[in-house]
Amino acid sequence: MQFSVITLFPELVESVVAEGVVGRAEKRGLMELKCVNPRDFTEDVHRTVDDRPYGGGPGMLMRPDCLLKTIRSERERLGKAKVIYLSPQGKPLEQSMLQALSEEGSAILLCGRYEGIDERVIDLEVDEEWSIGDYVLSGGELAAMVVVDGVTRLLPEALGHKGSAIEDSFTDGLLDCPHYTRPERIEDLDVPKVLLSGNHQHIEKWRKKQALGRTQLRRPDLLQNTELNESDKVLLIEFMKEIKT
Ligand SMILES: Nc1nonc1C(=O)NCC1CCCCC1
Repeated sequence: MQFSVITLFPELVESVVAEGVVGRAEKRGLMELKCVNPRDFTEDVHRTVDDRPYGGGPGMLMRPDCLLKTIRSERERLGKAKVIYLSPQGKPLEQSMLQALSEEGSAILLCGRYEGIDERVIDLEVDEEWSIGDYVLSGGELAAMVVVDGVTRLLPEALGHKGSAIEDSFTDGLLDCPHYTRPERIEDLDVPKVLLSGNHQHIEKWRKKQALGRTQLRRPDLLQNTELNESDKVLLIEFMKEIKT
């Protein structure tokens, strides 16, 4: 997977590959991250990347000329890469979008700063606009790092245990079940006995029931989009009865 991140703050974005799963994936060549600074595509002596908005208004905008040059340079380098602009005006990010991008092989992530970018850049060169949530950050870099992290962990061999990414929350449209590790008892709280039973069928059933119940209680909206099979419906009914007792 090849990422090109267009940003005025390359060091900020490069920190995402400093540690952990993403860092190891980059070191193992599963993923490549290149940050490109639009300032390197300016032609004036002051290397100007921003300017005042037409029509007045607060703040500055990123200029279209250097952004278009940067995007086109990276399109040429990467070939058929999709250009994704991170902004609050974008499509809300979901796991399925990360999964799809992880199968694309490359992506160009465009990070805005100031009050945003000239709309003509979006008209001419942005394929998709994505949002990581309904709030405003100081720049698109953190959103781009979320995408890099979320995609990289889905790459085959990126996670130690193959099953991890597949069993994640949201992969099956549900929230994750509770997890426990040693010690067995802490502050009078015990690990659920089924997890100590060694009976993998019972453990799998308990985990699915917990995931279904949690989703119903915390994010019933997710269940609207999920077709439950008969056994899952029974598990959910059992869970809801148990919490009422
Ligand atoms: N929310 C978000 N999801 O993706 N990006 C987001 C963001 O808040 N980005 C910062 C803004 C800052 C002004 C320019 C355009 C990007």
